[in-house]
Amino acid sequence: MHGIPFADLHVQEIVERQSKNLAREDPCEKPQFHPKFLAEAYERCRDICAEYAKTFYLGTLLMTKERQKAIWAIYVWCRRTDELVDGPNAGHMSSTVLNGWEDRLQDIFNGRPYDMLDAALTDTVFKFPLDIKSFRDMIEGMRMDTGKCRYKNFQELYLYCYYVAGTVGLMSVPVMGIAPESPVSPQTIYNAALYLGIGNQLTNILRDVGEDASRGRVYLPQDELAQFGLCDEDVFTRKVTDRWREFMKEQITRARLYFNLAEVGASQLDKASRWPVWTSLLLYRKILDAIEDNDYDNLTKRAYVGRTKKLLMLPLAYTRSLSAPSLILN
Ligand SMILES: CC(C)=CCC/C(C)=C/CC/C(C)=C/CC/C(C)=C/[C@@H]1[C@@H](COP(=O)(O)OP(=O)(O)O)[C@]1(C)CC/C=C(\C)CC/C=C(\C)CCC=C(C)C
Ligand SMILES: [Mn+2]
Repeated sequence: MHGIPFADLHVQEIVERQSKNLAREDPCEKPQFHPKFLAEAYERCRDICAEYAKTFYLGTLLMTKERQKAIWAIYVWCRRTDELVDGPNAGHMSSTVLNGWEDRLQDIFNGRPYDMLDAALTDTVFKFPLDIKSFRDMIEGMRMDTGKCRYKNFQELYLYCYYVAGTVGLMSVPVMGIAPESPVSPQTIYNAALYLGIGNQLTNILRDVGEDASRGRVYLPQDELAQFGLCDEDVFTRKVTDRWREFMKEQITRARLYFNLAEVGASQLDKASRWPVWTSLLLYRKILDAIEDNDYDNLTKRAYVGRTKKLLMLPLAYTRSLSAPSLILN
């Protein structure tokens, strides 16, 4: 078991609710939107995803039309949720704002969207068996992010990563679909999706150490920093020392472990979803290589994977996606 028991309970609950068809708490009638309005709503979601998330967007281009629209709508909701605490209006953040956002989420699931972007998500949740719990949990992660800027140990950090990123994995599975011939339990596949989210978020954190430090935030386990003779001051003074490099090597190894754990599930998804998921997995993992290429300087540099490298990854992802569901763990 590579997760932390408390966070894994969330996955268990979601899988049980899915199997009992309880994902939508209070099912109501599907709202009717004008097709032109919906088409424009999804188009706007697409533009936002293309502008703010180049890597994810590339992955969505390989999906079926219905799935890509759903992922754009989910992306936009996640981005807006994150913006509440990280965006230009973050100064106005309060528990009232987050509670209001959670009520608005309930309205989306009840077929009463507040604006056009919400309407795209409403349409999506009536098309795919999405569970409101993973959305609520992401809001919980934002609550955590506003009240906390240090993490005592990896257990605390893992829980934060579950809330803000593992949840995205859990939201994605009902859209991506599980291969009907998969011999693996849904719990294993949801866990793999959770691990992909954790791997992504750990990578995000390692890429953005310098940027987060300018906001007074250190998303690194304090006990592990201390084991390497490091502390917050080393982060804030931005000196890339050998100690820092050794510490980073360990953090990168752990992030890679989560990507490896996710691979098992990527091959159990519906055939048409394997290529896009493998693509986003391999592309995001490449950021870790880019941190190494920068000689572990993530304090003054931002690791970046260029467009050509990204495109060269597509055939490799395609080859990986051809492996049929099996119980062989590579
Ligand atoms: C079985 C199996 C392997 C299934 C596949 C499951 C799957 C597709 C998992 C993907 C998981 C994923 C993309 C997680 C995203 C994690 C992430 C980047 C979270 C970010 C959090 C906050 O971080 P921070 O504030 O430090 O970062 P910024 O500096 O602000 O960027 C988030 C920002 C939370 C919000 C998340 C998003 C906006 C990303 C949402 C992405 C999608 C919906 C696309 C998912 C899927 C595909 C396949 C392209
Ligand atoms: Mn953010």
